[in-house]
Amino acid sequence: MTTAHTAQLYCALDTVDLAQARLWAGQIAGHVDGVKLGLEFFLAHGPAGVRAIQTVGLPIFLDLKLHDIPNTVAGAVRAVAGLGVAVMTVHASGGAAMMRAAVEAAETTAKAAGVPVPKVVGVTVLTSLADDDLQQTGQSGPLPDQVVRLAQLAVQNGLAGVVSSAKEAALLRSKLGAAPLLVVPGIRPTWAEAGDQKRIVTPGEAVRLGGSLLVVGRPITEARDPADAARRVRADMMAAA
Ligand SMILES: O=C(O)c1cc(=O)[nH]c(=O)n1[C@@H]1O[C@H](COP(=O)(O)O)[C@@H](O)[C@H]1O
Repeated sequence: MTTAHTAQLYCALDTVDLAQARLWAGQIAGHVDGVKLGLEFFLAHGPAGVRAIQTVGLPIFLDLKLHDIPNTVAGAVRAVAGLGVAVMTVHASGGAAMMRAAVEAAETTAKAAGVPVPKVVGVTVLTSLADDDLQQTGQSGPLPDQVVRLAQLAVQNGLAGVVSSAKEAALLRSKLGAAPLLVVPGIRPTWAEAGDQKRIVTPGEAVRLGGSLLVVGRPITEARDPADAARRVRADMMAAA
């Protein structure tokens, strides 16, 4: 099982304000392993925005959650995989061929650009969803079964890991083994609000359950002192060692 020593902490910089994202990144730089830039930021600022945040010196997780036909996803991956980002996301529900196309595009593009190959990870069931949401969208539950089904498909088709709630992390470790990256958002320290997240877990518990990359956004970015909030999240992770 992953320990607190190897579990990483990435902060989600969810904003359209480039100056704000850069400020947060600078404030928390000594307390996190990397930062995540998502759709909100990327649609506003594109590759230039990613490069601007890279100047802070932290690894970047580019979370675009791609989900389209294989040719289109491969093209989208080719457009960004030369940026030198550490991790990228696609939706595992896009299917086997789409995931293989994403991995191949990431490898060839990064190698041609002379940058490290981004780890492509597959989103299973969003942490904002619960069992009744799955039923509404026609997916077979129970929810952990759907997470495992999509995670196995992702790993079998070359993805470096998967995204799920830490609630499913121990189950995923037992099914997938130690190698795949388990990215776990929906992290809520006891002092933070759940907001739109439904499957939430504390930082310490996420580490104990086997999460390897914890994504924490608003509990850090909306705190009065983001650096102190990041430090407290890290302390909770370390206490789980
Ligand atoms: O792929 C993700 O990062 C992701 C998947 C998921 O199932 N749930 C989820 O919350 N996320 C992302 O993780 C971050 C969580 O942010 P907070 O809820 O503010 O901590 C957001 O940027 C989400 O887009």
